[in-house]
Amino acid sequence: MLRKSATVPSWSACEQMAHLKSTGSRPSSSGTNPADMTPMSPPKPAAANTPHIDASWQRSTDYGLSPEHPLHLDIASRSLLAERLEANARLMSFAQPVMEYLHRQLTQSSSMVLLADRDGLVLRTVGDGDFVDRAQRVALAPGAHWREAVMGTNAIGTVAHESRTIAVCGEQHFLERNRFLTCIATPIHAPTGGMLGILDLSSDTRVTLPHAQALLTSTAEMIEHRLIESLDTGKVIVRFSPHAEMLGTPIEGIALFDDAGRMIGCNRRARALLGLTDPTALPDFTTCFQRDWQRLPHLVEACAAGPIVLRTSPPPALSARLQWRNPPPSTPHYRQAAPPVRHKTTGLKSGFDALDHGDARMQLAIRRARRIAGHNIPLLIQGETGSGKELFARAYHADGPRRDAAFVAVNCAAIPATLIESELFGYAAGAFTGAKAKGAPGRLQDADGGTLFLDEIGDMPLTLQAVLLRVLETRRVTPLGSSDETPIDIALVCASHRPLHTLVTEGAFRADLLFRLNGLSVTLPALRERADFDRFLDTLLADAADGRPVRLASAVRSQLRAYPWPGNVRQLKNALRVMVALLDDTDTVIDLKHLPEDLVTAIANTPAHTPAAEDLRSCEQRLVRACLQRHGGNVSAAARELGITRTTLYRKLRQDDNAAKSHAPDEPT
Ligand SMILES: Nc1ncnc2c1ncn2[C@@H]1O[C@H](COP(=O)(O)OP(=O)(O)OP(=O)(O)O)[C@@H](O)[C@H]1O
Repeated sequence: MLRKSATVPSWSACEQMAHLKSTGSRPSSSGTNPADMTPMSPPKPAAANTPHIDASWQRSTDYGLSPEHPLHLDIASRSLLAERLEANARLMSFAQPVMEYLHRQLTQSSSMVLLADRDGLVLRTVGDGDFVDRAQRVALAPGAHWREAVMGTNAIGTVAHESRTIAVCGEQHFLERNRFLTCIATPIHAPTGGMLGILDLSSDTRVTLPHAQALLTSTAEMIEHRLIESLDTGKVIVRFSPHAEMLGTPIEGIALFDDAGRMIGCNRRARALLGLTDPTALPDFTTCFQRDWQRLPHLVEACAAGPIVLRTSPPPALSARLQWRNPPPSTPHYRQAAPPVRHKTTGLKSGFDALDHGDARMQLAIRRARRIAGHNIPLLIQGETGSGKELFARAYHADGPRRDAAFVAVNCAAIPATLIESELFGYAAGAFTGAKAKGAPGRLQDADGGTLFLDEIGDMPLTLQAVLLRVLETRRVTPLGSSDETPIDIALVCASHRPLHTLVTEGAFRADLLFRLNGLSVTLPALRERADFDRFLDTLLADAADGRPVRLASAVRSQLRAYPWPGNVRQLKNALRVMVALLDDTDTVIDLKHLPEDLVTAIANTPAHTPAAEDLRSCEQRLVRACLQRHGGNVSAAARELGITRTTLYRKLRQDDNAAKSHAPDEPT
């Protein structure tokens, strides 16, 4: 367990140091200048230091490093980094949004937030500005290893060793070239107590970042809270706090217990509240709360009326809410991810397989989404209108363990604001004028056991965002006009074509809701960006042709490839359908004349369609042909006039099929 300790340097210690540096006086525990040291007599940091920093300098010396050591970088290969990213996908899916949030809180361009794995390998960085450029020069970037054996004393490496919050300010860095940095790092603990990763905040030593340590540790706590909440094991989850109003927030204690009442995991708040000093201790329910495990059903039931009081030894009294883990004990277990579903009669691909045509970004999105299926992690799909977000959500459901339950899609932009609440959460009898006599369940209840897809979530009114947040935290729905709470169990998938972070900045979207929704975020490529455009086009054409043997003339294909497709797949599908319809019964080739008129106009008005390079090429072809004509087809003379070799001229002619054909007799053997 992490406990604040008097020996853990605080950020204000770093601030003090920055001040001392600027005034020229340097505190030193030893009064020794590191540069004067021989390798056998370990140097000492020339700064206010702590036993941890001293011990780390000793280790750095033992590794054979010296302060003026030239920077020896240990950069992971692309495959190793990809492997580590994959292995830490869950951690990163929770860490990325809060890292961005933390960085925005700092509003300080001379800083960056980093996530490293537990060995000190940097996985992700968030930051901008000049500082990032300088930081990258000392390899504060993804793929770089910051373990002490390579980098000497540094926040990430020293936390990897000490497993506690550590600040390393300027001169406390062992290597001289890292001393422009002031860094603070904190471990991110797994629910079972071990270290999962390291969160680091680095800045220029001249910069003051108020409350940095508090911000950093609460960010780490937020990540840990989400990690434990997303665990899909256990019988009951217990949320507790000395203050009832903190229940459901990231600063509550949270613990999971298995069928026999043994603790499976808990967060650091829970450890502090329960007085667990051993970071790996997993005591049983009765030991934690002095309540008989056999009374669990009564305790859970009692929570329906509001938080109950659980006592710990020693006090304080704790307010608590106990909930059955998903799924509730009576419903069948469906967590094992099943192989992708295939269409039974035609053998056609379905689910994610049907979306994979070879584009690397799409494949990455699919791979990541597959990994979180069945793990109670919300999926956020971003991408332009018509890029296939809903199809992706359906594939996620179809390939996942909930595929036999409902997939319920709600388009938040399509429902009038006044109706969204009753549509989503349902309503009780007589809740409002015009309500059905018996009331009606909402879409969330319809999705119980299955997947709820909230499309255009960015358009949800702010007041409802607060209600949705509460539902997601408590996993209970209160229909409009009722005080009864109904437990729900849904996999949540949201989509937006507008960047939600921007909406948060504009005050149109709640930051805390974004954290909730943004378990794993994937961004689908726009059609014009897809590397698999041709293969995808053929698939869509086969679909549109519905069994007719048709193909695209190459001129049509290149027009389609060059067009930027603002409406993405939806627009392309419609265009193909029209083109197939315009074919005569005997036609099998779609030609330029079959292009829908509006598309022809749009293509003509698209600046991107006539890029300078293309203009240049056709202009060049005209010149070459005219020159060849002037010289009566004599390639050598034409090449001389154009100032190019004959070989180059032939190549240029070959680029234009017609020109190549008309001058074929001149081709050398
Ligand atoms: N990979 C694909 N294969 C076949 N059709 C696709 C594919 N991706 C998208 N489409 C089609 O494109 C159209 C738009 O897809 P979808 O509704 O999933 O996009 P969207 O991003 O959710 O759109 P919007 O932002 O407008 O809600 C649909 O007709 C869908 O069937």
